Amino acid sequence: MPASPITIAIDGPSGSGKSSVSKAVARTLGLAYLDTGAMYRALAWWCLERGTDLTDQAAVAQAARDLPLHVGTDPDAADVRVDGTDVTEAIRQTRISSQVSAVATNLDVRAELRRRQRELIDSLRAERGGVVVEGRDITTVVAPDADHRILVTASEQARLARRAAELHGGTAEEHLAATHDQIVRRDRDDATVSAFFEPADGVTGLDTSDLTFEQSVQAVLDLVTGRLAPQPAPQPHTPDLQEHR
Ligand SMILES: Nc1ncnc2c1ncn2[C@@H]1O[C@H](COP(=O)(O)OP(=O)(O)OP(=O)(O)O)[C@@H](O)[C@H]1O
Ligand SMILES: Nc1ccn([C@H]2C[C@H](O)[C@@H](COP(=O)(O)O)O2)c(=O)n1
Repeated sequence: MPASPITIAIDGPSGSGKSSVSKAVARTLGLAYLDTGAMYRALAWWCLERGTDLTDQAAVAQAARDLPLHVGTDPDAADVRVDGTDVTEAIRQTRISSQVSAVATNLDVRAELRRRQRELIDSLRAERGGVVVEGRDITTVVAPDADHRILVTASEQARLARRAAELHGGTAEEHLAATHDQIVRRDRDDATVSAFFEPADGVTGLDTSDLTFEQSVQAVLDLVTGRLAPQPAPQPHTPDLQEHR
């Protein structure tokens, strides 16, 4: 655990690798991990489960305020539960990925989930020494005062290829259609309420297009270790011969 609490904020477009990289960084540094996208996904899941029309802005905003949500913050067990039901896997399904933007572009929803995210960050700083928190608006709105703010990007081609590599079964055409919706269309919708293609002032951009996963993790660690590495204790001053000349 670092000597003083630390927040590492990481944003990026879909498929840039921010979730897997953030998790690995949190694991390496012994910090908590907060996946804010999972919170929007859990809300979308709950609304669909209860038959709430996702285009009914007021009803979805009320659902956000009522959402009985648990988000696991251990990078090795980041489970998500809604009212006690484990939805960790369910919120990754295509039916959620394809509809979550309707929830995430609701400004009242964003206000409520950002409030919860800030509360979580504060308690993770106090109880776990710090957190790696990732999403779309963390570096700019949720935690603009974070100790480190990084925007992880990758070319559209690289992001499409990474997502396609995760799919199993189906034809190449089906993969192309699914990845295009999850990456290009979703980013276009999500970008109407957050800016995550270009680093804001004071945010460090990291283009991972030509990096391996391990190199991406190392690049983030390199950016933060200046702050995290134990500072060498000041050495007692021993004058050398030069100083006596
Ligand atoms: N150089 C790289 N850096 C990061 N991830 C990579 C890299 N190369 C391949 N990947 C892979 O890309 C995939 C997408 O990563 P991840 O799910 O973390 O993206 P994301 O930005 O969180 O996307 P989303 O916002 O859609 O959840 C993962 O399977 C990851 O292992
Ligand atoms: N801070 C955030 C985090 C996520 N979102 C939106 C964007 C996505 O459509 C959705 C799910 O995120 P993912 O799990 O794919 O990272 O939630 C957002 O608007 N702000």
